[in-house]
Amino acid sequence: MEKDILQDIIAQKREEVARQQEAVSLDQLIRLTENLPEGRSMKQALAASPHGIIAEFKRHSPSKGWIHQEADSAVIPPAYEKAGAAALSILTDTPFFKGSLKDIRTARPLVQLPILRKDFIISPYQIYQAKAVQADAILLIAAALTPAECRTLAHTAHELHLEVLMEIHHERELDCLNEDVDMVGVNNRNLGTFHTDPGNSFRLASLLPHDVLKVSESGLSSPALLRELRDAGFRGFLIGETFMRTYNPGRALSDFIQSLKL
Ligand SMILES: O=P(O)(O)OC[C@@H](O)[C@@H](O)c1c[nH]c2ccccc12
Repeated sequence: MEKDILQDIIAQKREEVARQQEAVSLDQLIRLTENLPEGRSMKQALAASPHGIIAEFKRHSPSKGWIHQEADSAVIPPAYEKAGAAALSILTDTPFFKGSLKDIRTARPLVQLPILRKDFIISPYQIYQAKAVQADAILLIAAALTPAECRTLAHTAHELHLEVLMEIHHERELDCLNEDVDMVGVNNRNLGTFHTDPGNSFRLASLLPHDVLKVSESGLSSPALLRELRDAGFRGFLIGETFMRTYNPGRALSDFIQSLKL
């Protein structure tokens, strides 16, 4: 039987959040989020962008191992911004992706673009953490949550003025969409098996609600494919490895945007 990596990650995440909450209580964390600025709209940034690329900061992944071991969060996010990214995604999971909240804390004062906290969110505690480092949006992964959890977590995010990108991989997860979801992401990668197929975005495109901003995620390496996805209705494109596996991710993004010939 195939090993389900997502279930492993979520089991560890529950322990991690419990440990963090022992060190800093929810009440203490809430106090840290008071009087912070409201944040930027990722949805508007994507809608206004000619290409809609969300450039991701990602050092490592469970499927690929190290992608960019020495990646510096003080260098790459500003380089992405300079290259013309529409928004940024920063992976904060440590055990599997070798990122941390510190990467957002480091990048935040150096960029103007909206930042997505990319992690495996299972608790409101993690949404307050995202706010405390001044992220602008969070990812919720439908495959890891019940529809009721999707609802509560998305609601908490909106209370903190954070936008919600709801990630689905399969049509059975459409019941996780609710009125607090700002953007829906179709993950081309199955997080159970890591099999990646951009065909998944085309397959699900027509099943998504018309009025929600659509993002295609993972395995996007060709400008031609991005143009086809745009024709299918997608307005956001979450791209990590294509840029991060190069020596100069900012340059790689800039070349990619050039070759889109918009
Ligand atoms: O590096 P890629 O193939 O361009 O993929 C980026 C992003 O979509 C991927 O990192 C991702 C999408 N959903 C996730 C959920 C958790 C961790 C990672 C992800």
